Amino acid sequence: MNRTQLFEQIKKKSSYLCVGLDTDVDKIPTHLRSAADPVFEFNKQIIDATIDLCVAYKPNIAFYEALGPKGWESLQKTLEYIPKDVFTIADAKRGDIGNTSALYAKAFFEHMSFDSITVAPYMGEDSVKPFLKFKNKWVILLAHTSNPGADDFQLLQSTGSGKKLYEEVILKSQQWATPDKLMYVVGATQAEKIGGIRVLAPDHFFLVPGIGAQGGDLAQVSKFGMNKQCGLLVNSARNIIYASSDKDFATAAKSEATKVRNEMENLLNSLL
Ligand SMILES: O=C(O)c1cc(=O)[nH]c(=O)n1[C@@H]1O[C@H](COP(=O)(O)O)[C@@H](O)[C@H]1O
Repeated sequence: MNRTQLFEQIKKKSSYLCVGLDTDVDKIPTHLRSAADPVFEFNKQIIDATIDLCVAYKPNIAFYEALGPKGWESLQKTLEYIPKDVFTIADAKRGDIGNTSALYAKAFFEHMSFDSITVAPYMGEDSVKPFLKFKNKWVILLAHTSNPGADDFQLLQSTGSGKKLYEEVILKSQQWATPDKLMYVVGATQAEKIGGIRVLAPDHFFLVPGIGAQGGDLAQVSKFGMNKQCGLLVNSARNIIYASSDKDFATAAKSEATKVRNEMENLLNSLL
């Protein structure tokens, strides 16, 4: 999916919600646990309940890897179940020396057909470029993350340029790819910095996790982060997929996603 198509989906659904499929087998409602593939059954019902309300799904690969070969099967089935006009993100946070990155890219873009993958930038250009070689596929580079430890390294200031490390990441990586292949992760908990980040990367999409369970504020993020093509995919996982731990989990997920989507519709109307 290209940038224009993504924006078309955002306008069509009046939503820039990405539902995080962080499916923890221990949190799946008990009535599903006897299914042949409880993880897929849970995801299927979450997707059915939220498909009209979001433009992207982001399975966090750790939740599937942790289950061994069965987890990879559930992931593959989930990916195949998601309609092709919905953007998919492999939240794998990969990145290694060039030949290894090339194989990670092959795993997520060829073996599985994700539209995008999250990549850690700290091994530099040769670790990111192999992911950028795939046509119509996206790299989502960690810039300023949502977690408390984000400050440990990302805020370190360069003695040369005076820029923070996350700012250097954003500026340098723009030499490697255009906004048609590259997005940045900016945590919703960094709302006060998102305006400054938008200045550094005016045209790029930002993947913004951290609303809901981590306490980030959707209105603030949108006010300072939106660009003329929206430029935001705002992720929420736990708040939506575990809205109920009972038989009504899909209905509860739909109701939470509807709240977020309705707020997004208002924000899109007032800001675009
Ligand atoms: O790359 C990510 O998606 C990510 C980056 C970041 O800075 N913070 C962050 O929470 N995430 C992911 O976004 C999801 C957040 O989930 P919830 O806090 O449950 O909405 C998890 O899958 C995290 O791994």
